[in-house]
Amino acid sequence: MATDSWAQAVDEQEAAAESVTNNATLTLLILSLFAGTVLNATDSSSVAAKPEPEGDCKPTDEDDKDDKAAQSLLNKLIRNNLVNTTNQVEVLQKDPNSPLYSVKSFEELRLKPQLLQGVYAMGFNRPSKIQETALPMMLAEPPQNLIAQSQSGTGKTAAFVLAMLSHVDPNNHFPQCLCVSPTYELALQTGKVIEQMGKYYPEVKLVYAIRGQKLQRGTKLQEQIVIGTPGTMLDWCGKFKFIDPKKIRVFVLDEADVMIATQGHQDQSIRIQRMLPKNCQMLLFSATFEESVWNFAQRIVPDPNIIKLKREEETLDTIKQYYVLCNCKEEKFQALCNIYGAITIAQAMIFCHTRKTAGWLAGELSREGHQVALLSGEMQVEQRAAVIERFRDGKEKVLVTTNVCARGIDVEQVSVVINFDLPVDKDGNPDNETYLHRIGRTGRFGKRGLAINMVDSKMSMNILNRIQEHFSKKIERLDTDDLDEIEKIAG
Ligand SMILES: Nc1ncnc2c1ncn2[C@@H]1O[C@H](COP(=O)(O)OP(=O)(O)OP(=O)(O)O)[C@@H](O)[C@H]1O
Repeated sequence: MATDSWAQAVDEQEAAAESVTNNATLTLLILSLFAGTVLNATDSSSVAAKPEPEGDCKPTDEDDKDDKAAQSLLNKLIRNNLVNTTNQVEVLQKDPNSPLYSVKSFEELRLKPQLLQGVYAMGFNRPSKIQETALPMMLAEPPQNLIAQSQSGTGKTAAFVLAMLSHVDPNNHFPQCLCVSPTYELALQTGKVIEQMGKYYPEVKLVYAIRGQKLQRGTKLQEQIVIGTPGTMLDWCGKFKFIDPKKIRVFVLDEADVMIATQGHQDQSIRIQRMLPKNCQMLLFSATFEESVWNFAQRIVPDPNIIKLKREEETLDTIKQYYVLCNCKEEKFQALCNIYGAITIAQAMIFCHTRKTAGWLAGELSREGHQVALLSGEMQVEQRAAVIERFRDGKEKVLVTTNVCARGIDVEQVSVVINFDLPVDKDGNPDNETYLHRIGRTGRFGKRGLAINMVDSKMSMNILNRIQEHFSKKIERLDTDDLDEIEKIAG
């Protein structure tokens, strides 16, 4: 499909949405920023939705970059906890002949008692799947290098924090571990884990190498662990010499996939790495592993052991998929009301293409008496996390969201997913991966689900057909004017 016809369609949708949105008065539980007004989660006051900045559906490179870091932070804040996964671990050892150790308990690691106490105080009873293999490698003598990839929430941060805390000598008052993160916010999150895990080991101190942290020239850092962003870390090691890189024993590069999305970070990280001694342990972590990440990882970590944790496969097998034919967004809304009138929906997620449509729809639904939560791109990451937590806790029954905001969110109890707009990529082609992720279920949450797609033009019908072909799974037509028919789909 031609890009400009897609762009035109979006423009039309935007223009239509604006005229409605400007007149709408929303009374909904909403955590959003409208013209600088922050409403908190418990604020249900009436607010008039304001027009939004243009261009939310065509992210620039800059947006993409921010998104990756924001997404990563969001994942941390909503406390995804996949540590109980039974997924397969793939291990590639530097020396395939050496025995592969894996542990089933933290005791087996012979940690310092203060650290074991810290681990248990965090509520960890046993190592997560990735920790079972990664921890023995990271704690081995002599230290081994590691590249580890697993999705967010599988216990990577906890693992390398434990490795750093185990390797420092608190009697030495100089930096011994460096940990680089792509952003200040992500560095702070890791810092919090260090503080929690090191709670009973107060001799070990931590400092943040982040922009704005000004030290006097000639300062020599006394803290054993330095965590920060690559630019400042490089300056502190090289230009200002606050850190003596030759004394570093552990170098951690976290969120490698997010790191390489930011111009300059890759190069700065490599320059830091070059200053470190040969026997320094190099550890690199990433949630995803495209070729570019892999190439970067190999430049940072010589002679690595590699651990990969397979993602749980998402499948459409347990999902009933339907589409509804409509002419415009008002008709789509009416179809939605008919569905709500006919079947009981415990919790639903509704996906829209633009912020404006999402805002409009949230307003309309709330006027109908639904408890609606809205996730929208202009919200701060912390606000988004709060909305998701409330929805997960069942405080709202409907979550209306744009694509970008919802990427990577798993809400187990959601039984109905509605694509108010079908997912398309920035060229207007079907975004099959997003479609699968929105409605697919993993083996773990293998409950049956219901997905309803709203089709409002030839263009969207074409997208739907292509999605159908891609997955070789039939998407049935649903007539939302026929109550009996709707009732049947719930069975
Ligand atoms: N062995 C464990 N037992 C129980 N909980 C754990 C264990 N290891 C980590 N966790 C918890 O699971 C969550 C995810 O862990 P962690 O942050 O280390 O994962 P991650 O892979 O680094 O993901 P992210 O990059 O999103 O932080 C955290 O809340 C953490 O406290």
